Amino acid sequence: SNVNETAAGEFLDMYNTEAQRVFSANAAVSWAFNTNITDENRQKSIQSDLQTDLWRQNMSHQAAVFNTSGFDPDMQRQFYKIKDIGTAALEDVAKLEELNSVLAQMSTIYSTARVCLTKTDCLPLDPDITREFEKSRNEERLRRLWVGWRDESGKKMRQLYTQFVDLSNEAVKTLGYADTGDYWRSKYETETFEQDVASLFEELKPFYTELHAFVRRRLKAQYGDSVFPASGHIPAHLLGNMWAQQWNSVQNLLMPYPDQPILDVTAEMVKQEYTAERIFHVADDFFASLGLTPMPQEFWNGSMLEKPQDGREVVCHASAWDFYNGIDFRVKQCTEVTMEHFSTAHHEMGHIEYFLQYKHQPVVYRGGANAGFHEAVGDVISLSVETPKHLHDIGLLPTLVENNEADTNFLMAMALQKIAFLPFGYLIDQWRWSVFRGQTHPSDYNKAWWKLRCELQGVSPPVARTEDDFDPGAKFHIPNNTPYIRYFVSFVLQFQFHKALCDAAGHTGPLHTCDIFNSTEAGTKLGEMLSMGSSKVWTEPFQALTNQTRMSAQPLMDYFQPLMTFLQKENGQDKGWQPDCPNLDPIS
Ligand SMILES: CC(=O)N[C@@H](CC(=O)O)C(=O)NC[C@H](CC1(C(=O)N[C@@H](Cc2ccc(O)cc2)C(=O)O)CCCC1)C(=O)O
Ligand SMILES: [Zn+2]
Repeated sequence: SNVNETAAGEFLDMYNTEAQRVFSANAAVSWAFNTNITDENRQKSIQSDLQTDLWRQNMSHQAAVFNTSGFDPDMQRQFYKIKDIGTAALEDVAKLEELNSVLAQMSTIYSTARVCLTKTDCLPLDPDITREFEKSRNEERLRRLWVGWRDESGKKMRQLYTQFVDLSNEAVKTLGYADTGDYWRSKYETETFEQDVASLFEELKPFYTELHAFVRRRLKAQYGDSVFPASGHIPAHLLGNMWAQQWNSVQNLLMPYPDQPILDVTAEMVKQEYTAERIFHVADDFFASLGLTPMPQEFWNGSMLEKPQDGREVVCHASAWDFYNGIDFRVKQCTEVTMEHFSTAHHEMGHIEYFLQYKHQPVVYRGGANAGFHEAVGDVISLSVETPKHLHDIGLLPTLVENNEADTNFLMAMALQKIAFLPFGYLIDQWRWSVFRGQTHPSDYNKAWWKLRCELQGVSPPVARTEDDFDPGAKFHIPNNTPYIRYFVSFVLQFQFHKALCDAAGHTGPLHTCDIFNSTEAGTKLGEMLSMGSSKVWTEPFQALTNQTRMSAQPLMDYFQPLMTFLQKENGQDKGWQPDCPNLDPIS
């Protein structure tokens, strides 16, 4: 009835006005805590999150009064999203406060953890331990840092995480979800989502197996066979990254043709005295070249682009913030002058560009078409930026060599970032979904974690692990409760987007040489998709850009095909690993 619809329209107007006020106030308090970790700021953040959750509960109850069955589809979608409040649905206020407190405590443990190699020499993860993992080739020192980081982070959160799981599951069950994983997957609005990602992973496994075999052989040459278990696993502390999730930091050991120019432009950036600010301006120039929205002045005024040197404890893990007021959009990054941070800056700016493109939407639609879209925007731009041609054009690659060997080296560098990541991107939420649905009990947390790490990723712990440890907690997204399958989805989607944008830009030739810089045709198509936010089911904006209706690994596999041919020839049958973790002596 139109009376009901008129009242509903007024309710939505009120919701939008109020939501911008409540969410921007909460973002400001959360930003203050993340950029200055103190007890006082943590308490303020817990209270602000609690008040925001209670406000969302109240709005959900008011929305539930309306019978939306006769409303137009868009109004129905807005009401659905207003009522879809997740853990904020926990009716018991004391439990809701406990949930927010447990999350804030885990986040603090993770972000303030330090590893003391001597009494006086205690290193934080960023930048010190991360830099050691990138640079050191000392197996024993890497092993000590690997164990020490897990002792200071994950090991201290096991009980808190168990509390979080119970409270989160109790909350989402009041909304009718089976468990927290069921709720998280519902955001993809795809009945077959869990099977879809499983079959994508199966399709991509052979590619990963070939890369794993090549890397293992080269690392054995570097560290000696004795460090490697007979089971075929690669010890996780040797891959240049605390979680062995991407291997581009050890690429100098892994280039198929070592006499070609190095593609890691870190040294050139340092030589040219790059600053954090300049890194972000170079990224901004790319988005502007597509005709997309440049970073507003508020971005430059409000962002934290470097780790503070005033002794403050901050959450150094990079992030992009929408303040939901249409004005404030910020990045917080403890930027170092490295190629990895150059890539991260583009990733974070991709989030900001998405925020800018959909800032006119109703608040409930200010999100990615699905979370994988949000993770893919910046990475799609990086696929153009990181081509040797583009790096040469912006003066970071003095000598541009274009021949088959240089091409193979380039594809290897990209594979160490993109192919290496796939099992890791997939397994984090395989573990979490199994915990949420009760298949993995607290007494088996670490056993289940390493089962996945050994079987799917082919990496093994450098020392024996037990249930005194809680290694999932040593990875940011577990204590910070950020879903992770979004990154696996993004690493597939970004190649579908790249192919569509390269077609729009009129690119001819292999996909891996495409650079969409200055293409306003590509920028217009990307902008049209981004400006829709989450106003439609993701398949609609997806089809508008790619003319496809499903996720497909084909563009990713086409992009890397020349490298796969090279690896298959190199590896022959010398590839693969036994699913079970190797037996290790307890920590010596
Ligand atoms: C307020 C808030 O939290 N906002 C969200 C964004 C939003 O939801 O709007 C946000 O900023 N999340 C932080 C997170 C940071 C990073 C990350 O965690 N990356 C994954 C996996 C990966 C690695 C390489 C890569 O190229 C792409 C992904 C990891 O490092 O394991 C660290 C460096 C890169 C991205 C991010 O930006 O996604
Ligand atoms: Zn991201």
